[in-house]
Amino acid sequence: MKGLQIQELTTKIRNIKLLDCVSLEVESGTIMALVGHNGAGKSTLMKTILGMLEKSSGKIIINEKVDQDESFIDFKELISYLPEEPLLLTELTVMQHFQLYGKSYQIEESELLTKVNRLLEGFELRDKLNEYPESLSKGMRQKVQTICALLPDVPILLIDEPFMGLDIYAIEYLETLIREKAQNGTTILLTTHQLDRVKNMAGHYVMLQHGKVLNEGSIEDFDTIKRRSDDDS
Ligand SMILES: Nc1ncnc2c1ncn2[C@@H]1O[C@H](COP(=O)(O)OP(=O)(O)OP(=O)(O)O)[C@@H](O)[C@H]1O
Repeated sequence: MKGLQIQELTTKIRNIKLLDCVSLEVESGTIMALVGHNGAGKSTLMKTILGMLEKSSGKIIINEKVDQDESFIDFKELISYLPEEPLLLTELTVMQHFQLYGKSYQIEESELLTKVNRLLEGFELRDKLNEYPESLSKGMRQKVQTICALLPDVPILLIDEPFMGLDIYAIEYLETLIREKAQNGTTILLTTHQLDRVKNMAGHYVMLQHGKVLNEGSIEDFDTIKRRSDDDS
């Protein structure tokens, strides 16, 4: 089954096309790497899927049935998002952030606690539970945001630059968690500038350039394609 289908998606801001007829499909329970130079349109694609940016045309469909146009609330509930920069609220403690996510995604209290405990341990954040974001380091804030995104068990996980600001232990732990999510059936789209890091995780890649799909394929073929396009330029 297709976990995520993007069909001829165009997104414009002030009449400039940031995404130009982008189509891609991600098989359910697999990881797709979205690559491309700075400004290629990777974050714009994620924000359009989330509805943070309005599309001008095209279709976005989850699990071959939930269409963004038809039932936006139902559609949104199926997606969890890890942004490139943490978006934490200054007035909430670390634990309160987790509780907020728990409420938004209707995670049962005891299940939430089990998940939080495991992730706090793995990300070495146990002693920060009652801290506010301002007293955390940048990497710690990123870890909190990462935990928030991993708490819901939803069909789609969008991750914008997963390893930014994380230490090597956290990176390796997050790799394991992302793989685990996919094994449990979550469809994952992640942007990265570190393709080597995701080679053992992602099955396929899509490369964007100037808001269009430049090429796509199996991740093993990526080096060959990149070498060929480098030679051509
Ligand atoms: N709110 C906005 N208003 C106008 N232009 C925007 C806006 N957001 C993004 N853009 C433009 O859209 C293009 C794509 O940006 P986007 O952030 O999607 O790139 P990206 O591939 O995620 O890049 P990076 O690798 O640097 O994160 C860029 O040219 C950028 O200047």
